[in-house]
This record gives sequence, C-alpha cells and structure tokens, in this order.
Amino acid sequence: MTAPQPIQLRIDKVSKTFGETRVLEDISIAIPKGAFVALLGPSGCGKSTLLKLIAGLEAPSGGNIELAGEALNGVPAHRRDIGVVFQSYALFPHMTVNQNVRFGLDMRDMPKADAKLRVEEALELVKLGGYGDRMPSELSGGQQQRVAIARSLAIRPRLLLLDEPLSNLDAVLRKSVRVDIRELHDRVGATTVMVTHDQEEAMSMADSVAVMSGGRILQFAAPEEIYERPATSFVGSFVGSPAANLLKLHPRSGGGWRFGEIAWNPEASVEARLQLARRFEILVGLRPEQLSIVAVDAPGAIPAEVRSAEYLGGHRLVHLDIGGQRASVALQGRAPETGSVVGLLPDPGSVMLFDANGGARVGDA
Ligand SMILES: Nc1ncnc2c1ncn2[C@@H]1O[C@H](COP(=O)(O)OP(=O)(O)OP(=O)(O)O)[C@@H](O)[C@H]1O
Repeated sequence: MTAPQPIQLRIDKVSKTFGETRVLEDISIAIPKGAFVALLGPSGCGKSTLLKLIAGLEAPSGGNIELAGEALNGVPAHRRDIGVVFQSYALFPHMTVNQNVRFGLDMRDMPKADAKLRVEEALELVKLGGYGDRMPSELSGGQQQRVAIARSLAIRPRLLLLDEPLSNLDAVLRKSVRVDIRELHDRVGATTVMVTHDQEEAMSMADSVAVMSGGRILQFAAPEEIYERPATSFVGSFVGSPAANLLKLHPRSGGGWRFGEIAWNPEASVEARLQLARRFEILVGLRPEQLSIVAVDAPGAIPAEVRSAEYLGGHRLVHLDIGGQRASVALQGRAPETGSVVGLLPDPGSVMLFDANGGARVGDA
C-alpha cells in the first residue's frame, strides 16, 4: 500500500454570491497531493466559479481555501503558484512556442539559462520537443492546447487548473488529447483540478469526480463509486451513457409493486431493498447496459412494450414503454419486434433506488 498523500488543496465551507444570487453553497472538498479531480456538472452549476475562486480570480463570500496548508485568503492570483489552462488555449499568436512557454518564467525573472532548460523540459513533457520555434498558427488545435499546458507546467505549479480543456477540439482529437493529458499527469504528478460538463471526460480522466448541481457538490468519489452507487437520482442519471432510466414505482395493494398499471415482482434482493426503502413513491434507476430482454413471464422481469430501436454500430438502443413511462435498453443482438411485449430483466446488483421526493439514494442495508 502506498502511504496516503497529504492534502494539497482544501476547500472548506466555501460559498459565493453575486448580488442576490447564491452561486456556490457550502462547498467542502479535500484533494490529496498528486490527485486528478474533475468538477463535473451541467452548465450554470457553478463549476467555473469554483475554479476562479481557487485561482484567485474571484474572492469567496464565505469559507476558506488552503493550498499545501497555506490559507489563500487575500493572496493575489499571481502569487498562488497555480497554473491555469483555459478552454481557448490563449497562446500569444505573435510569439513562438518557446516564447509562449517562457512567458510565466520571464514574469518571475528567472535567469535566461534556467528558463531555457525549463521550457525544453516542459515541451518534452507534452511531447512537443523540437516545436519551440514554430508559431501557434503552425500547430494543430491539440498541439496548441498542449503548448498551453506546457506553459502552465513550466512554472512548476503547486496546482494545475484545467477549465474545459478539450471543448475547443473536434471529437476525434478530444479523445486522443484526453489520453495525452491523463498520461502527462501520471508522469508529472501535478495535483490537477479540471472543470468539465462532459461526464465521459470526467469519468475517464479523473481519479475522483465532484458532481455539482445548483451550486452544491452532490457527490465526491471515485468514478466507479459514482457510477455504481450514485448518491442521488441526479448523479445516477447525469453519469453514464446512454443515460440511466428513472422510473416511478409504487407499492401495489395486496403486495408487489407497480410501474403505473404494470405489476412487477422483483428478484428477492431487490425486493428486500425496496422493503428497506419504505417509500410510497420510489424512483428506480436502471442502466440501459445492465438490462436484458427476456420472456415476459420470466421471474423478476418487468413487462414492457417495444416502441422503436436505434442501430448504433456496436449495439442497438431499444426504446420501450412501461405503463406510460419510457425506458431504453442497450442490446448486442437483434432488436425485438416493434409493438411486441417483452420482459425487461435488470441485473439485481445494478438496480438503483432513490426517494422520488428529493432524489436521495435509499434502500441500502
Ligand atoms: N460575475 C457574475 N455575476 C453574476 N452572476 C454570475 C457571474 N459569474 C457567474 N454567474 C452566475 O453563476 C452561475 C454559475 O456560473 P458558472 O460559470 O460558475 O457555471 P458553470 O457551471 O461553469 O457553467 P458553464 O459550464 O456554462 O460555464 C450562473 O448562473 C451564472 O450566470
């Protein structure tokens, strides 16, 4: 076992209001040295504001932020030793790659010979050794983004902040730069916080993900934990692709359960969790990739009517109706006929249960 790392960034009960509007509320997270953390959430949830508070571009309305044990209150942005990479790479177009990467070092009056070595080292790290004399316009978007990262790394920051670093790249480049950034992180080990609204990006790149909504952190955990044990129905449906089905379930008079008018007798372990949940209205979260289609009368199956199917290359997405609620299932094989009634069988361990009122996870022993 590796020894636990000290906390590099501690955010403690931070809030932010603009005028009357509360944009961040009671944000607390502790990020160990060398970790790669993603702040994930929909547009407007406050993730960029949180990044600005860390960088020192905005001041919090309440709470504290500490970097390597030092309180940052009142420390101006340029004294924080934080490297920031924005979504538009913001290279200086009239400067060469070398000059761009050197910029932060010149600002810090580093001796020329040392700066030269640092620039070479930073460009090697992002696999752009030999590109120093080019102008930004002579580089691809992905290469420009790597120069922007090299510029941030050259100052050997105590923290690297990435604000939607991939959003200006096309879909193909996005996936390769995603891997580049993660591999770079593994080599350099700089504590990194990345803001993104793209769940796949967050889940694939980060060690831990903070899922945000409405100015709060709903869950801060490893990607696997977030996917398998989401803390709320929002997290459950925001993370995963295609999105999880969320279906309203009620107890049936006389025993068993119902989706609208459709009766369901779940497998024993799911039944036990539903009993523990003790709610009149439960949201059942079912991931399309963890459902299979079986005979309508198979034990534990939910009767569903096939409405349509989409062919998506590796799999098909079949859309169904369950007592007036829509659900989808990802299938490898042929899609059942439209209009037919089939059984939808969840993998019992993957069934997620939430309180329909408020969305909290329920039904855990
Ligand atoms: N300077 C400001 N003055 C007033 N309101 C602001 C200011 N900056 C941000 N907001 C508001 O705060 C909320 C959060 O904004 P923020 O940019 O942090 O969200 P975000 O999650 O990063 O969204 P996006 O992904 O669209 O950038 C939004 O409702 C925004 O309108």
